[in-house]
Amino acid sequence: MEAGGAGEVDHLAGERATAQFDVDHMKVAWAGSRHAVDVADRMARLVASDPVFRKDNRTMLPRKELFKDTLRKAAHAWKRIVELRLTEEEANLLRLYVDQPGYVDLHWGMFVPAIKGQGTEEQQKKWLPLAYKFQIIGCYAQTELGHGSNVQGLETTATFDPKTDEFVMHSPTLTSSKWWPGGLGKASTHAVVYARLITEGKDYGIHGFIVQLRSLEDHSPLPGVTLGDIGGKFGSGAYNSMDNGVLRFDHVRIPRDQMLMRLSQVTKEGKYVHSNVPKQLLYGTMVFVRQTIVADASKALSRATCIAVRYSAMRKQFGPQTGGPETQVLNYKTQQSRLFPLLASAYAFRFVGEWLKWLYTDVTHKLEAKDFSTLQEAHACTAGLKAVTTSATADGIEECRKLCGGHGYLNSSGLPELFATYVPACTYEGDNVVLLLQVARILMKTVSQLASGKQPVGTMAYMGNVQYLMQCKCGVNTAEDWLSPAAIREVFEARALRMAVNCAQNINRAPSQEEGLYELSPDLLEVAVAHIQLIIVTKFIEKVEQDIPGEGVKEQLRNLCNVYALYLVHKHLGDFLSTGCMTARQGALANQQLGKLYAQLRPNAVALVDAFNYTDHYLGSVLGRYDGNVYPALYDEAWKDPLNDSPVPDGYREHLRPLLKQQLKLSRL
Ligand SMILES: CCCCCCCC/C=C\CCCCCCC/C=C/C(=O)SCCNC(=O)CCNC(=O)[C@H](O)C(C)(C)COP(=O)(O)OP(=O)(O)OC[C@H]1O[C@@H](n2cnc3c(N)ncnc32)[C@H](O)[C@@H]1OP(=O)(O)O
Ligand SMILES: Cc1cc2nc3c(=O)[nH]c(=O)nc-3n(C[C@H](O)[C@H](O)[C@H](O)COP(=O)(O)OP(=O)(O)OC[C@H]3O[C@@H](n4cnc5c(N)ncnc54)[C@H](O)[C@@H]3O)c2cc1C
Repeated sequence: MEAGGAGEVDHLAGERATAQFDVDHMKVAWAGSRHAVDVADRMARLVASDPVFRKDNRTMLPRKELFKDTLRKAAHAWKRIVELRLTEEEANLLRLYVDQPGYVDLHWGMFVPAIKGQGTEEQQKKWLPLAYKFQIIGCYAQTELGHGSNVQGLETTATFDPKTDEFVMHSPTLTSSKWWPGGLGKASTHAVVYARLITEGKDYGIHGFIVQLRSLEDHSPLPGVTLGDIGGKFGSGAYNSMDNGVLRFDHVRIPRDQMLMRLSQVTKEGKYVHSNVPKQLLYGTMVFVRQTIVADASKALSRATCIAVRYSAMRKQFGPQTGGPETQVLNYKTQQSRLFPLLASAYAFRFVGEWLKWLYTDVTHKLEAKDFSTLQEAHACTAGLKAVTTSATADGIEECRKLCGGHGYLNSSGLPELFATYVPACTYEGDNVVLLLQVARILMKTVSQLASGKQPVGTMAYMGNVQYLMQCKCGVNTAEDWLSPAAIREVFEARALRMAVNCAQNINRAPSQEEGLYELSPDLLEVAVAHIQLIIVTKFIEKVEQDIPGEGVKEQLRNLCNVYALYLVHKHLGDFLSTGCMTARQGALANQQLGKLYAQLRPNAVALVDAFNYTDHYLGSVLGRYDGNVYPALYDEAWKDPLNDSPVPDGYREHLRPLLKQQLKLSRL
């Protein structure tokens, strides 16, 4: 974990000494509870101390070896989970700290939840114990070569044959090949497959089916099943540890009771029966995973900012004209204005993720009681927050790489791999643009219902305050006035509502609603982003208003919350000005206050990233080392590259020597 052993020097000790808050209590605020800190700490150390979980050579492994290494780590993790009788919470954390994407993510993250959410009690009783004991390995096979976003456009068919009481799974076209599912390529024995249900000659649309793909004896594909990996992906190491796969069916038969029948059923006579529930519950697994992706965004962004803050505190460039020591790059105002908003975003995403988990649990309880009233709210919040947090995190990781200068481009900085692993989060579980358009459609519907007096609820409740928010004027007169949570909240509410109303009015002017939605879709994206940013800011403010123990902890969180909000004001000033929510002078005051907040944050920066409590193993970065002793580590790391195995490279005799000799001969002519 942290260095600090006998004889080791903490190069960042000076930075840690300037912290104005109790780091231990901040760890609790970040993790959620003392218990959460302790369990995470135990699991992180368990992984870091186990040589099987070594990952410093990952980016140098050829794909086949990387995949085998992933299988080995997954099996070893499972062995430790069983041997140590870890709880579900502990096991999840252990897998998190192993930090290598692999089939287990999809097995636990999508296959099991799909059966839980869409399987009947009987089906759960049959399949879940097998999955829980890893007697089967499952994945989530929805996306096809031809369609991903448009789920209703999927082509795989599941045709019911009443003569044998079976479904016939078939891939009628090339574009119907399943394409992308993680774990499908090489590891899974089973999949939840989404296919068009056809019975009595009628197409009833997309439904889920449990299908066995590989033999449980020798792992070979079953008859009629074509399976493989779809090929190498962006970056070295990174998501290449995952076997994203291709799957085709040639009239493969499965028993009728392998259709997931909680939401709708097919009788043995072939009658289609739909339970009296919204058909969107079919998308429930995606809603669940989107919620977990928001929590993961804060983890990925906090890792990147931890690396960049520690490195920026030890790295020195230039000095005062008058001579004297060089300046830590963290002291440059430009470095602070690029880095501190990202640090604040990591905290913001952590707290909104915590809230989203609560919302998801609450909605799930309501659904169990057949109350579907909050389904739309759950969809809008999970889709919108997934889109906004993953886009900001992917951009933020890349910015952290640049903040680390040249060394950030080295694999040993950990940042290239973190970026390459993280960036598909903008695409999987719903392309971010497609998801934001979903949010915008819901906002447009809400605006159109305002006239009829229908009061919006949940995160859209502010829209009910339309009379006030459409004409209110920001009351800020000084930079300090921007420290008022009420002032911040009001401008974010006014901006979001005014953008939504303007857009709705423009859509109404179009020849048809559909044409309006199509023409104005770029504006709709911005409407959705403004609404989602309001949610993040509001949840951060609400968090800071809670009772938070620990000396100085609340003050630091308040500071971070203000940084997050005022940074957004600065970045999206055009929105705030064009909607008349504030004046240009008030915008300038917000920026002035932001500068002051950065200065207050500066002495606390290293301690604020220490509060994430990440081990050096989990960070996987020479630049982000806890002890800040970067240069010897960078130097040592270089010699581990296989290219340095010999002083004269392979290929010298064939390609360099003849070239050099030829040039020598030519020069003598
Ligand atoms: C170095 C190491 C570093 C490690 C870094 C660590 C970082 C890693 C982090 C995390 C790892 C996490 C692992 C994750 C693994 C990822 C695996 C990925 C899996 C997948 O991608 S699975 C496939 C996902 N696919 C999608 O998401 C498809 C997106 N498309 C859709 O969701 C839908 O089709 C649609 C919503 C876009 C459109 O649907 P449809 O055409 O049916 O509907 P509409 O007409 O638009 O809407 C109809 C109606 O339904 C409502 N609706 C839509 N969706 C939902 C929903 N989900 N829930 C509730 N309601 C919904 C919609 O609002 C409409 O309502 P109204 O009729 O208007 O009222
Ligand atoms: C690493 C990774 C892992 C994955 N894992 C799985 C898995 O386990 N299981 C699984 O089933 N799938 C998986 N997927 C597939 C993933 O869910 C889809 O790729 C994703 O939903 C996007 O769909 P698409 O590829 O069809 O993109 P497309 O929809 O083809 O997007 C292409 C472009 O078109 C735009 N676009 C599309 N529709 C619209 C619209 N209506 N309006 C405006 N613009 C639009 C998009 O914004 C994008 O710019 C994975 C993908 C990746 C990258």
